[in-house]
Amino acid sequence: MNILVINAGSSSLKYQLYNMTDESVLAKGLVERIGMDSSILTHKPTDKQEVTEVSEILEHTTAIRKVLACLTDKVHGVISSIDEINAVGHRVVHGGEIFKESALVNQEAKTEIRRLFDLAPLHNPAALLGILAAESNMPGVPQTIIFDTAFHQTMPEKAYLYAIPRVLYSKYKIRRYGFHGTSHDYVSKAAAEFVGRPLEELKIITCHIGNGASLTAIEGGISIDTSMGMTPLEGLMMGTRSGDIDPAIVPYVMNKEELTHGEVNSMLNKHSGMLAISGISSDMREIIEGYEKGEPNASLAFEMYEYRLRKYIGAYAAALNGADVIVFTAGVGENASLLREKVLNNLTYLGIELDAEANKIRSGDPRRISTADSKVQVLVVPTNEELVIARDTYRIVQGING
Ligand SMILES: Nc1ncnc2c1ncn2[C@@H]1O[C@H](COP(=O)(O)OP(=O)(O)O)[C@@H](O)[C@H]1O
Ligand SMILES: CC(=O)OP(=O)(O)O
Ligand SMILES: [Mg+2]
Repeated sequence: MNILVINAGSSSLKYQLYNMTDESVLAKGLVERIGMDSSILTHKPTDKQEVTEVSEILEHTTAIRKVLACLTDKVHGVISSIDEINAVGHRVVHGGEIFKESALVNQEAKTEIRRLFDLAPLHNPAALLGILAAESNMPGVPQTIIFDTAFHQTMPEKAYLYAIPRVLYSKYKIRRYGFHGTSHDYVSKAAAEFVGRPLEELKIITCHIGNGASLTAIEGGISIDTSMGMTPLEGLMMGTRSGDIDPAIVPYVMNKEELTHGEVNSMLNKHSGMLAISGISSDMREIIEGYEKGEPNASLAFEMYEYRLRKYIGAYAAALNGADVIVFTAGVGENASLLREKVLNNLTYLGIELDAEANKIRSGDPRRISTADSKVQVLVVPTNEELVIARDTYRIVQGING
């Protein structure tokens, strides 16, 4: 069975085509700058040459049509017809309290995803566009939805409720949901396997640090707390997102600057974080470059980012009453060895001892970056959200076929 996994962003669409017989990736790729004047499609077939195509792709339906054309192309393709795609799995960031697990797409599910637009304004609208685009290009092919929030539905009330009037929860379901669940779930399981101990007896802190960034405290394989909240804005400082701020800042700035609710949302989601502090970029690579050159604003952005990440790890060590394993993952977590070094060298009070040489090794495999004597094992585990989506889709589709 071949499964196409789609992770749609507001102006991008990532895809991977899996052959589930051996979970091999037949091809993967990315469409960037959808809706802008020149869109870029990068298609990477596993056993063939990569291709890049620049054209005008105004919306997601066209993006998917182009992806399907690449997958079936005579030269760069990996299948001979669209009929060889047996199911499509979509990443959906916000599933609210409705979706506790992955599901098949139906009319009701689409209505729920739309209802949750307000709570994940950067992500859910794009996910729905991806679903509609796949439906119109591949009618009759089963589609599934896999939620970032589902893994965190195990959090206890004391972790997910905010200390605000309870009517806001009963009326609007205002609470912590948490995100990047497929990643936290995947890397915690991979970490237990790597250290050779049952997941059930481990306390793990997983740090998913990419464009969006979140930490999760996992006890016995279960999420007990996570740093993102009702929306993916809370918690750590991110590329363009503020993370935690005093909530009183919002009405204050709205009043002083005469901002609408949409404008303040955009300020905190798109124009804050490392981008705002550095004035240069939201990309950790450029921030580190600036830091190494001693550029003051980039240095401040890096130091703030590191400091806030370290404080959250400390908080989760307290939530768990100690940690056996700390895992770094996603674009920044897997690659930014300098950030890991600074964070870990300031967490020695937890009994963490960094292996400086191991920390510098670049690899696509799970690896240990703490010394043999370290009380806490620190690992770098490459995440694979797409594989989790493909596996869940396979399981669901087998269920309807069997
Ligand atoms: N070599 C590297 N060093 C430091 N940071 C990196 C490196 N490679 C990628 N990154 C960071 O990873 C981020 C993207 O992470 P990723 O997990 O792919 O995010 P997303 O899935 O949210 O798009 C980039 O913004 C960049 O800052
Ligand atoms: C939920 C979230 O922040 O996702 P991403 O990191 O892909 O932006
Ligand atoms: Mg990501």
